[in-house]
Amino acid sequence: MRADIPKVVKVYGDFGIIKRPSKLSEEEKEKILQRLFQKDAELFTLDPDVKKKIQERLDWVEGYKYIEPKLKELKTLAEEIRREYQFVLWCGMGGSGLFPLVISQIFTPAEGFPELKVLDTNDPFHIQEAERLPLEKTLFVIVSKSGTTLETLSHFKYFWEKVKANNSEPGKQFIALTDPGSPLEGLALERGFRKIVHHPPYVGGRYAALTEIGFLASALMGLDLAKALHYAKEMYSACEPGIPWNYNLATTLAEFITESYILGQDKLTFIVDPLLKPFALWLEQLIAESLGKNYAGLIPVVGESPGASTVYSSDRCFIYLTLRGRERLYHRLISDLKEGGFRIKQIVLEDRYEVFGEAYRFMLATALTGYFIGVNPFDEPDVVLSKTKTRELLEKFKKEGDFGLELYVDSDTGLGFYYEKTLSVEYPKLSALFKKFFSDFAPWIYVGFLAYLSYDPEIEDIIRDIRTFVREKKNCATLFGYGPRYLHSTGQLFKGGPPLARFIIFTRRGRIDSQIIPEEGYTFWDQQFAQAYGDFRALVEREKPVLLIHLFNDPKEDLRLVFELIKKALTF
Ligand SMILES: O=P(O)(O)OC[C@H]1O[C@](O)(CO)[C@@H](O)[C@@H]1O
Repeated sequence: MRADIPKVVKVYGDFGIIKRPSKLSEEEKEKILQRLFQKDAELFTLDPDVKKKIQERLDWVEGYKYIEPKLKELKTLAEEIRREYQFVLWCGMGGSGLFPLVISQIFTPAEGFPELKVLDTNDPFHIQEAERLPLEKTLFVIVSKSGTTLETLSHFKYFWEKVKANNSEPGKQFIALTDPGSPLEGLALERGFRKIVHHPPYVGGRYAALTEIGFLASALMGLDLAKALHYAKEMYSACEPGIPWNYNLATTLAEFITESYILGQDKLTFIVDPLLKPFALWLEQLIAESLGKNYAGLIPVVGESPGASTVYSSDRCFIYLTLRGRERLYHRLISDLKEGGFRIKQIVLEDRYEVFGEAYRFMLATALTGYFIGVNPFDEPDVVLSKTKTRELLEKFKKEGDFGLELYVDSDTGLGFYYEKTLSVEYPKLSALFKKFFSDFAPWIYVGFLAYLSYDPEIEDIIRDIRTFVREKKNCATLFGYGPRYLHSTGQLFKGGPPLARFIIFTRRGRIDSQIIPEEGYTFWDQQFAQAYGDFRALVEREKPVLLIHLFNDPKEDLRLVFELIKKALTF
């Protein structure tokens, strides 16, 4: 058996069975949509345990109806906050942070409202940046549905101590957004948080854009909630079961994605207007975490530089997201792709506020696609693997003071690196490893570049250049994610999705000794490194070729060295 073919494929209930929408009758299709709108978990499985879990994840189907009656209260809270604070630091990972990130990046706060900053990383540089905010003028929103997420609780512990140093009632500066009865709610009650806002318990994190997750963030920025709601409502009406399948915005999208997948076009490639770029990050999580599992699924490709049709293989299909008035931005490119025979779905947003509508359409389309391709779109069974490995590494670190990892140092470049059995070479040299990494390479393999580095456009540019080069040479799809952000997004797909994938993880030197997380006894850098190495171990366990590269010096300079090595490996 080849190493990249799974030995055991878990099939439960009726998952694993692919249904083709184009082969179903109109009545059958209408019934499917009706059942989804009736929150019928049996649509997805007959297994009673799984059915119960899915039942507890379907309230998002109601769309705008959940949040509408709560808007007044959110506005009152936002009015109160704006009188006291200049900044809001929103701490939350994955589904608890990505839609607020979209909001904070595509809108500016209304006059007199605080600036919303989303902290979804433990990178020491960004922790330092957050510490530099005028803390007495900063409100902390601690967001975690489960109330147990490591990074979010670490943010809480760290900033609680900082605030406490100058405020005898630190709780006044904290709001929790979490499930009723979660450990975070307990903590918030104990510490006297200013407010506890409940996450709807029957909505999963990545399906929560139209709940308090999206609307509290928007209220705090003073955005036009009525307009956001209007677009969410319009989309609901355009997706209801009464709308015929071929005119229905959600079902046509689901059919496009499903049919592409059945045709072998599993690399769902997003070409996105730069003004909507952050929205693609939210979509990436929705699709990857919902549909990348059971060794199958869709692979969302976000952030590649758009190229001519000749650089893409036949495993691609495209979604072009654009804004009214700017449709012609990639016009030539899109025509070229169409002429090249690629399937493309163009989606034009009337206004940036339409992300509230599109979020709903994509949630429905993702759930329906899950039904058609035979995966459970509401769980994330493989995310836990890295979490367990990280926890073990952090325990080891606390006891022994190191992670038990001995890096090699490349004699040509001075870069640190590490590899294991899924990628073996005779002499530990990076040039040899890159040759090996790109050998036996088919275009339908994808490469994931996973950077445990600070968010930095220059870093993204260098990695984008590397991605373009690799794509040109190998015709393959390339993905990019910052760690730990991707662990709560594409990380599910990387461990649980289609096996044909290879990864390069980047870490860097950068511990800041003063950034000790209270009660934990290690710094944010240690946590970040443990997550990188933990995910490396998880990928090895899932038999994925993976290389860890440690940047000792300036990360940008070191990444350029990596690019040179990759060029050599792929050119000669
Ligand atoms: O809201 P929580 O419970 O902190 O979880 C954050 C994110 O972590 C994940 O569970 C993945 O680790 C996502 O599915 C989720 O959105």
